[in-house]
Amino acid sequence: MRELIRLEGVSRRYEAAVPLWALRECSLSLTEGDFAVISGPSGSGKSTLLNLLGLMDTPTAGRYYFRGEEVSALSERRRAALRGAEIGFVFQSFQLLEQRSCLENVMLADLYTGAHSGPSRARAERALVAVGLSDRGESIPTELSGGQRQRVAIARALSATPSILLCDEPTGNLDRSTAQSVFELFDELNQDGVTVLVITHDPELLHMGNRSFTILDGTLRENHQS
Ligand SMILES: Nc1ncnc2c1ncn2[C@@H]1O[C@H](COP(=O)(O)OP(=O)(O)OP(=O)(O)O)[C@@H](O)[C@H]1O
Repeated sequence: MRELIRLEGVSRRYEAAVPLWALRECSLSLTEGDFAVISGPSGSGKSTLLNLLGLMDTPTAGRYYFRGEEVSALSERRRAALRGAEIGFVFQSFQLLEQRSCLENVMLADLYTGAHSGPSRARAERALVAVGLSDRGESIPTELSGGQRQRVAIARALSATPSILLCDEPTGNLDRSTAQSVFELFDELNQDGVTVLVITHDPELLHMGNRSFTILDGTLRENHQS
């Protein structure tokens, strides 16, 4: 399997009233097919890391390679193009359009990826099948449970056939058993070849991936089974 993501000594400093190093010399190598779970407490740098990996932000220091290409200093325009082609995002708050059907939400994936045209209806239907919601395409999100809404959001992210799904606290609004079922869906998708990276404040979900990391005070460490 090929390396998909490599961070080398990546740091991010925010120039706020009190300047702060939100990430400190983070290194990370993810291979296609990995399912990585990164856990850390509030304020530890999780969203900062995800924004960098998702090409929404650039490091203050260090290098980011995506499929071997250095992307740390790309223009905003080139980052947006790469983001649209390669990365699927899943958020805590689902970010579905409440007035549109689930199928339309999936077909409107381009609103988030910046791609020029959304997936075809057939591809959107396949994405709903992949998340176990083939019979809910015509429902609107408010008719669904929280777990089902997150499945629609996952289908939307998948429909653009990204190289990696980046998930920011995807179970933060769900109860424990629903959270578990969403992680089981990530596991199934991963078995089908999707590379997944999830950040969570919940250390109990760390064991769900094949790679697990802890972030504390901006410092990222891989957890190795003893
Ligand atoms: N735009 C910003 N300007 C200044 N400081 C920021 C900015 N964004 C985040 N920070 C600070 O950087 C640190 C890391 O924030 P980050 O949002 O990455 O943490 P997190 O682990 O995602 O937290 P949470 O679990 O609460 O969402 C925090 O101390 C935060 O206050």
